[in-house]
Amino acid sequence: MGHTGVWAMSQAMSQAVWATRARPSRTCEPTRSEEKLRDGFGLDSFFLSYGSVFIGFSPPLVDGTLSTACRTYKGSLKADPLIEPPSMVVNTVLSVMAYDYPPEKLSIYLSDDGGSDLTFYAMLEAANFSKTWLPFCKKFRVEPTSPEAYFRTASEPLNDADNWLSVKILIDGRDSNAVDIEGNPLPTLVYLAREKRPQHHHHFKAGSMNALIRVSSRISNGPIILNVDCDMYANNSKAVKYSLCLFMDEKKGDEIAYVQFLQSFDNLTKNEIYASSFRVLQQLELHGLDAIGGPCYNGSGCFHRREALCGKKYEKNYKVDWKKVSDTKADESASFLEETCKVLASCTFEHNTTWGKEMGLIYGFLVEDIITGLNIQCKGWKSMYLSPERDGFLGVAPITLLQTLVQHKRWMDGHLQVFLSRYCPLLYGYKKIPLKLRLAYCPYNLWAANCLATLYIVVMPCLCLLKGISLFPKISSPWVFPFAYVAFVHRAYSLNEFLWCGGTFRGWCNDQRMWLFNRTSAYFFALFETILKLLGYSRLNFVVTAKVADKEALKRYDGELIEFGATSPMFDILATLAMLNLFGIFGALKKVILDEDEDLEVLEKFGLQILLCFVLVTINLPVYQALFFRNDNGKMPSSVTYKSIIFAMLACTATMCF
Ligand SMILES: O=c1ccn([C@@H]2O[C@H](COP(=O)(O)OP(=O)(O)O[C@H]3O[C@H](CO)[C@@H](O)[C@H](O)[C@H]3O)[C@@H](O)[C@H]2O)c(=O)[nH]1
Ligand SMILES: [Mn+2]
Repeated sequence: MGHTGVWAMSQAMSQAVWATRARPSRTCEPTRSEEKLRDGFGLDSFFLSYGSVFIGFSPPLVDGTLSTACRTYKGSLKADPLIEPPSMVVNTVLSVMAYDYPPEKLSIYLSDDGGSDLTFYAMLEAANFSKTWLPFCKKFRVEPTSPEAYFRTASEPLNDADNWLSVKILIDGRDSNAVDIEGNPLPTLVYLAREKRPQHHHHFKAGSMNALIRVSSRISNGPIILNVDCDMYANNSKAVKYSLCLFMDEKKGDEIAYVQFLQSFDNLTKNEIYASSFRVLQQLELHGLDAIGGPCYNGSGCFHRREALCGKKYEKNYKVDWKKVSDTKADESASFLEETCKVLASCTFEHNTTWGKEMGLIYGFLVEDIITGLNIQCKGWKSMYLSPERDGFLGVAPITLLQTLVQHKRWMDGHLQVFLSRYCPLLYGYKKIPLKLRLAYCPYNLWAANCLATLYIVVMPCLCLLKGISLFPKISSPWVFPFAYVAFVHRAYSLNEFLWCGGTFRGWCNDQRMWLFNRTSAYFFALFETILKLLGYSRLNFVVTAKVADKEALKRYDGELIEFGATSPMFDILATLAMLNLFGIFGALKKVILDEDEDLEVLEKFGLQILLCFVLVTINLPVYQALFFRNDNGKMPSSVTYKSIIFAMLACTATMCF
């Protein structure tokens, strides 16, 4: 069997393993009666935003990372100059403030990693607005509790002024005046913009999470921490109680370090043009992980046990007395707390400490969530996966192809980096987590490496077809059967799985296209960059996923038209490969038509190769459309068109000559 077969087979097998592991989704009926939870105990929720800084202005606190992000996304930011708009952050915060949970036990922290005054004032507004919003939610049992999602109306622009603060307790839950218009207490609300300086690495999201862990421990010290990214909002106000039921479970609760919720997105189109729902991964594979030790930590929509997140090892007889932990709020004045917290959020605080190594989220990886989750599991803790009927959290999936590819590149870069580091699950997890779980991490870790096999399959059969080298058995040979079987069964399996998880047939086709696009461009660059990093030629760079696009692009997104519209080396690759396979088909046609007497012989010899080229061309149809037939701003830039034609011709000529 050729490379193709072996590779397809291994893929099919890994999926089959998943299927046997998977079990029906856990229903979320609380395992313990809700009454016991009525009083609740302290709960801290963290929000992360990278700030909303106008491009063009250069605020002193923004460092290279953000400007890189802005540059990368310039193409899609023509109309709206913000990548994480404050209105989005505010909605996320409000959605959680309105949880169906005793507000006096709830503390909410926002990390503003852009250090932007705009976000700060937006938070002030949010604090004010919450006084009316919370009673409203309660009275009318509003769901979702994010005002934006609830009303779907635009928010008012905010005046900006120049006043920057690092830690500010906007609502002090201990204050008896902090009440809504009906006199009910409000949750504590804290704004944090940690200190950042060019000489000190800020460690991206992991750094801001760790700053939040410290600051919150000083103010409210909730034993459970909820982490939500600013591009998600709470969609099920029972989520806190659901997860607490797991943590407080009398038998198994004490060994759980984190409860990860399934992540859903509220801006997906019917057929998920960029395959961003991760349907099968979330509905099948993560449940599979749940059965063999626990799901990975996915960065958002996750409840953590503070102690475990802070590096505590699980000990056999570890038992939490929930009554004791419930009331540990500081009794100093708010302004005093603000002052003392500034030290905790300063950029030098972590020097000579184990923060980022043994405590808090782990530094040095682009998938800080995965590595932190793995590390926690390796300390003896279990994790749990929850997918309630009503989604716990809803987020924003990328709306352009480039945003999607850039996000995938970061993830896969991070994953491969984990595999090649001392944290490689196979070795690091030895004797700490089950072999099954160690193996289960590997397919994700090695996704980037998968690009080589994919590139081979896209380039070689086509070039060999042009050159007249036959790679597969003749059509009439019985050896065609294993190829056909593997290819067919593997795809049929994948389709079935996709439909089973609630997808549409066209959604599956789009998924297949994105599979190809990601593996030939994003994963290839991820592999390349990981190697450069290993050799010391490249530095870690967290490119924040842009969360907005201009109106026109949004319209095209809703119409499920793929958005190219920018120059990127990734598009050069995609277009070149598409052209190459088109040439392959032309070459094959020429052979069949011109060599009249031989035509059957050509089909006999190259049948499978021609078929493969044909499938690739079909998958790439939207690329040809974007290269040659579209007029909107989302079409492929003409420079990419020229480049792809030239590169593909060069490749063909070179093959013919040598
Ligand atoms: O220096 C930084 C960079 C990012 N963020 C925040 O981190 C979150 C995630 O960033 P985003 O650009 O939205 O990344 P995604 O691609 O959506 O992130 C997914 O993958 C990341 C790991 O690559 C995880 O950290 C995320 O939780 C997970 O949602 C956002 O709230 C950002 O505001 C910071 O606070 N500081
Ligand atoms: Mn995100």
